[in-house]
Amino acid sequence: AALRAVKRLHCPAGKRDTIFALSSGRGKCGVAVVRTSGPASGAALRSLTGQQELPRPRAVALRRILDPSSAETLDRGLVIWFPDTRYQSRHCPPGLSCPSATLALGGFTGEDCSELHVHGGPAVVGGVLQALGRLPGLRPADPGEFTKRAFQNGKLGLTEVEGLGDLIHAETEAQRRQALRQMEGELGQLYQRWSEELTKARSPSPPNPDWGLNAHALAHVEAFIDFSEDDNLEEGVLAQVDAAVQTLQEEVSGHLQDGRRGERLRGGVHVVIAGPTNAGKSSLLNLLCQRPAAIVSPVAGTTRDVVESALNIGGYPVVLSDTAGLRETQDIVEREGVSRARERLQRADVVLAVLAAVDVDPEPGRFADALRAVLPPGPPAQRAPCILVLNKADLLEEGRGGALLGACGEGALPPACLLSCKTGEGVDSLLSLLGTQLEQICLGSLGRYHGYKSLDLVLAAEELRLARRHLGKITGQVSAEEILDIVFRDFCVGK
Ligand SMILES: Nc1nc2c(ncn2[C@@H]2O[C@H](COP(=O)(O)OP(=O)(O)OP(=O)(O)O)[C@@H](O)[C@H]2O)c(=O)[nH]1
Ligand SMILES: [K+]
Ligand SMILES: [Mg+2]
Repeated sequence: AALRAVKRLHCPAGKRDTIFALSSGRGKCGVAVVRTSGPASGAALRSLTGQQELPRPRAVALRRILDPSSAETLDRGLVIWFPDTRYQSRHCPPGLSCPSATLALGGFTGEDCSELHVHGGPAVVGGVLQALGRLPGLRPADPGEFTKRAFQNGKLGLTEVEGLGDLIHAETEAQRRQALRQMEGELGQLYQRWSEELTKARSPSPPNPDWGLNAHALAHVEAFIDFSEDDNLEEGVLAQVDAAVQTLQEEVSGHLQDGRRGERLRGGVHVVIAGPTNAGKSSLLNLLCQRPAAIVSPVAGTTRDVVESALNIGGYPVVLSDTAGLRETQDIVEREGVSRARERLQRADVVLAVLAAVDVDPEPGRFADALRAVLPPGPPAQRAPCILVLNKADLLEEGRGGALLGACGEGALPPACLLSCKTGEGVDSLLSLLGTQLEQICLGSLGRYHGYKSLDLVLAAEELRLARRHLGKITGQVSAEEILDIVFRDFCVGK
């Protein structure tokens, strides 16, 4: 780590450093593969082979591999050179045959890459890695960094990255087939098409009457907002958009229902548990992930940091976060915890708002107040969907639970359920509510489009934009660093 830090210091900002790692498994094996990626890959290959001339691109060459600092032979092995063909001229002087421009760019990462296939003994591998580490501009790769670069250079979409991760972890044939399909971009292309149908260019001029039925719903609606008062809009445009959204909605819905839920992004949906102190938030986390991930105690303000757990809920990969109880406090550590909790709430895809049922006043006004304190700020249309969890139901008097749920139903509040983390009662209904919410995350936006359209076109356009953003997170079009980090976190070094 220290070496890495030092190397980073020497690497000017904006200029890519070159990474290297053992890409095959650790331990003794017949052949080990060491990869490099980045602008110094060619120089590294020259140094380690002791030859000025690089091998022919993408062809396997047998070379002596040596330690450039001592000129000592480390092994004889196979080397492969994958130049980044965007900068062909750098590697191929005029007159020499270069790979055609139609070849995929560079190696797996889209940069200059090299591979060294050496004998898999620890001394050989260790010697090669150390030799690489001593070269200027090279540093050991972080976990998943090769794949991350491939993604950043447009060689892989996010669904393909996920497919690759799945392929590496695949243990069954079904998993392997599925991973390969995903890697080939099947899912990514589908999401991309939906996304394009939802939006595309924001039209700066009056809409073209030739636009077909499926052409870009969002642009249509925005054009309607901008131009309808000038009477420039063709009759029936909105009806066309309605039909397009309806078709899309049916298609997305069908996709979610065809038993392919397991294909969802590994990174998962962010479900955030929030509520006042001592409501039982940490108890709920532990109940759902079936292990004591977070500390539970009767002391209010026990949880300060965000506690995360990755789990599968109804086939959906979920990242569940427990957060500090929301309250005003003088304790600076707890105050930091509360601010982290609020930040998490802002980024949540679904919020589980936990209240202790015994503390809740069923009088609708009070109820809504208690709930508001738990919800992220902002207008409902932009807020993550929420489930109200009335915990500690075991402490309620007979009949009080039903009254509470009734009060929720009347107050146009989010869906609610009674739960006891102590007895486990109610967890099934919570899970089924949560499953429905997960399914609705994208569909919901399309559905709300229909709801708003009759009232307010601006809100309707906003819903289309939200639907597009949800899709964009999956196809990698919208930058979503937190999703990236989770996807790449599961990769180990050398991938
Ligand atoms: N009777 C009963 N007690 C519960 C239930 N759930 C949690 N508790 C208790 O309530 C207390 C607080 O639980 P926690 O899970 O620590 O609550 P929290 O919301 O995480 O609290 P903070 O992290 O301090 O905000 C503990 O003593 C739990 O044992 C429940 O369903 N029934
Ligand atoms: K507590
Ligand atoms: Mg807690």
